[in-house]
Amino acid sequence: MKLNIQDTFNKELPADPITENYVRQVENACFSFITPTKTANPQIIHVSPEMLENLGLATSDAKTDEFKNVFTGNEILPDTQPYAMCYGGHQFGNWAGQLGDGRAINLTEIVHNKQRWAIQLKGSGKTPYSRTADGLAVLRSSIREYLCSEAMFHLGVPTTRALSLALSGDEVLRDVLYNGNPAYEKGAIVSRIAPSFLRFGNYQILAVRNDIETLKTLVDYTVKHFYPELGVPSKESYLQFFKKVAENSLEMVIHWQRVGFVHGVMNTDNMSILGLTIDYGPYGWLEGYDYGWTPNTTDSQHKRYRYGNQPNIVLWNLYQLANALFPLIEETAGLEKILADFGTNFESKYLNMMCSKIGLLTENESDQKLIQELENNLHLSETDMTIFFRNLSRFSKENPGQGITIIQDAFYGSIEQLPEITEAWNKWFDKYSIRLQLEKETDSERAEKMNTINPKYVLRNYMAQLAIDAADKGDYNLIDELFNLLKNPYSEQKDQKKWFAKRPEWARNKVGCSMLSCSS
Ligand SMILES: Nc1ncnc2c1ncn2[C@@H]1O[C@H](COP(=O)(O)OP(=O)(O)OP(=O)(O)O)[C@@H](O)[C@H]1O
Repeated sequence: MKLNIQDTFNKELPADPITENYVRQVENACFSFITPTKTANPQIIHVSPEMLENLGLATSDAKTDEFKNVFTGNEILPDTQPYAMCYGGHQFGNWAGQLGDGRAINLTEIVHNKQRWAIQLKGSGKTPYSRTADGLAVLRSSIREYLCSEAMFHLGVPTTRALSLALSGDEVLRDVLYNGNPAYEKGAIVSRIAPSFLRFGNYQILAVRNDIETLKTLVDYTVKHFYPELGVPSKESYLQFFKKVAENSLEMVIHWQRVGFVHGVMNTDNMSILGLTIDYGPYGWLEGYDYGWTPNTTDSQHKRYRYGNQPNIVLWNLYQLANALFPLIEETAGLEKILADFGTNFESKYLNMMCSKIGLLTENESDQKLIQELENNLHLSETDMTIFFRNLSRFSKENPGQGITIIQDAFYGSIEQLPEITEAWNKWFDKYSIRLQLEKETDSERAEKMNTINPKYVLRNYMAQLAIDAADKGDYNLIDELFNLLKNPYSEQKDQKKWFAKRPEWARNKVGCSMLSCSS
């Protein structure tokens, strides 16, 4: 196995001088060197062929013992020095102090085809940042991260990726969701990959500690490697850096809203500095279109991270990053302008995105109202987001009266006895049909475009749970089936009809299928 190793993070940034592994506050440093904990009986259960290729590895490499050992933390690649990053964060709106990679260990960085990739193991043992926890991950949460991060990539959403999913062979004690009692579960390790795993919290912790020198070093490092177009360090380039991060984060959340992804824990330690979706914990996919929905039981009271609030939270998190970068910029006007622009840019990008979901390619002043009325209707009764938008592509602008029949499959309950809902939909379809007359595309041309924006297959919460239940019994076929299905989320896959269906009723209130907690 040959990887083109080119470490920068642990070579160019200040390291924690202590190398023993015990929990501590780590100051004046960006990371601590740490060796992953060896596991009892590692076993690779799935590998992403696309990520193998991105790293310059062959399929045959993935079958070697070296691969298994390296990507489960049992063997260290020559000339590398694994490390855990130091970061802090606002959790549910409150400053939580030092957090850091408590169960993630960065192995190394590689460059292949001019692309830099950092390789990280999640669940490979305690680090100085583990606080009171065990540094481990269980199979169920690892399957969820592995499948969803690759699925998001194929949906066109900026995201961290995953290379492999492995069992550690160790048992991990968890306060299990199923019955509330602690129980042993199978331990697992995901190797995940991104150009960088830097988060807002990496900068925040340095600013809070008033360690401006290290903060500057870290920002300079980030710009040099990930935003090189911004040029040499200056107050202006730092401001431009913040602008880029704001733009990338906006882009990311617009995609989330487009596909119906609800992150669940948008704390500032889960906000990537590159605008990538990071930390697939208690995330979920919208089934019924509902601004108020969150999958995270830990957040069920305030619903801070509900679907409809995700864009506001990205902005809130950007305010925290602006505070952290302020000591390097020392003037508020520029930062405030970028934050204000986020709001305006969001409005227009969101409208564009929603218009493209319903096949409107030109702009018209009536569009905002049309979209608003559509969203109101979607909230009238439980309406499956994925099925609704996918089926809408079958709408004919000459036949508005058929609209309701086309979207029928998306309703969870019957609306036959609810004439006011039928009427609201009929009215909307009439307006939609009139609006479509202004577009030059034929029905089939519009359908083709809509089907590249509205996915047919997403990782519904119950689908991941079925794969988890089977894997728990040692059957990994469903992981493979879903992994392959979700590689082509926009294509019709004739033999996969069963995955284009509403959530089955048994899954409505089943733990894991609709609700998850942070502590997985
Ligand atoms: N089992 C664990 N052992 C040690 N630290 C943990 C564990 N679970 C979570 N943490 C730490 O708690 C903090 C917040 O947890 P969160 O659930 O957001 O992260 P995570 O899922 O572990 O990781 P990541 O954000 O890297 O995907 C992080 O600092 C994380 O490293």
